[in-house]
Amino acid sequence: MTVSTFTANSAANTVKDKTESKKGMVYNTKDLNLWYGETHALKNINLEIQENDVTAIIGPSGCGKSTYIKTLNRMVELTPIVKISGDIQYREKSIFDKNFKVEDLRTHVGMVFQKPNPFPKSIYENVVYGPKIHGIRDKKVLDQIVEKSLRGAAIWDEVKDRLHENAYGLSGGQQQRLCIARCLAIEPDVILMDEPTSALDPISTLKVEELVQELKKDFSIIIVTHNMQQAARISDKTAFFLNGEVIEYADTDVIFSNPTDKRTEDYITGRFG
Ligand SMILES: Nc1ncnc2c1ncn2[C@@H]1O[C@H](COP(=O)(O)OP(=O)(O)OP(=O)(O)O)[C@@H](O)[C@H]1O
Repeated sequence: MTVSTFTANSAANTVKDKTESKKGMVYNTKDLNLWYGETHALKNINLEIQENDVTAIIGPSGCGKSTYIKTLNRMVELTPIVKISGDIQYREKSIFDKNFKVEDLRTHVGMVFQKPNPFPKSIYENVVYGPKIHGIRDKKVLDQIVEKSLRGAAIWDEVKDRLHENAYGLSGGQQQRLCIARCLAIEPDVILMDEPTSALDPISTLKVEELVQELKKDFSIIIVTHNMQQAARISDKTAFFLNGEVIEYADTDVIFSNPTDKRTEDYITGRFG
């Protein structure tokens, strides 16, 4: 990450460089199994996630979607009863390798949760929180990060005159876009989104969906959603999970128009789930 030199110009260059160098795979999951105690929550998952794609994870409640996405940034291991076998490579390095630093992973992989979770601080302080942890103190640089991140999250115009007001005064949809801005401020490579619109009204949902389309130019996005129309609208690839297994993983058009597996067809046509 290049936060220490983050300025409007250098940020633009970083984005350009990333785009030029992005040609392959961001995550490669190999024979991944995960247990919560006796519960076998993920079974032999093999998934290759391409950079600059929006990858949707769909499937009925309890099929392992959140578990999988939380495994990608090693958040799942915060639950003490978790056991994992197999491997996940991020940019060709195993995230479970003893020399792989979780903190590094978290600076490259941002996460947006189901319920907007801004800190009880001003809008400005929410956005600069990550960069400050990375040692950025220069007020001018922080101001630039705030504007760029809020613009990137399509909320700048709505909050530019109230940056020092508490984030809790924003609407739910605005809070979620602020959380996306907070995530952008650390210049991530990947953004994980766990049902980011399920607590939002239709207009805010649409704004976040449009934003995801915009963000995929610069980032790789993995999004868990219960909403199949949403997956069809915004994703390039879709993985259908059922009972901890990946039943089908293909281009979103294929999953929704011509799935190979009967269970995928049954799910997307609403026969269960
Ligand atoms: N902390 C935990 N401890 C024990 N079991 C868990 C834990 N978290 C999830 N599970 C179990 O793991 C399985 C997968 O759960 P997960 O939350 O990943 O599913 P999901 O597809 O995201 O569901 P939903 O759509 O309802 O959010 C379920 O059987 C669930 O009960």
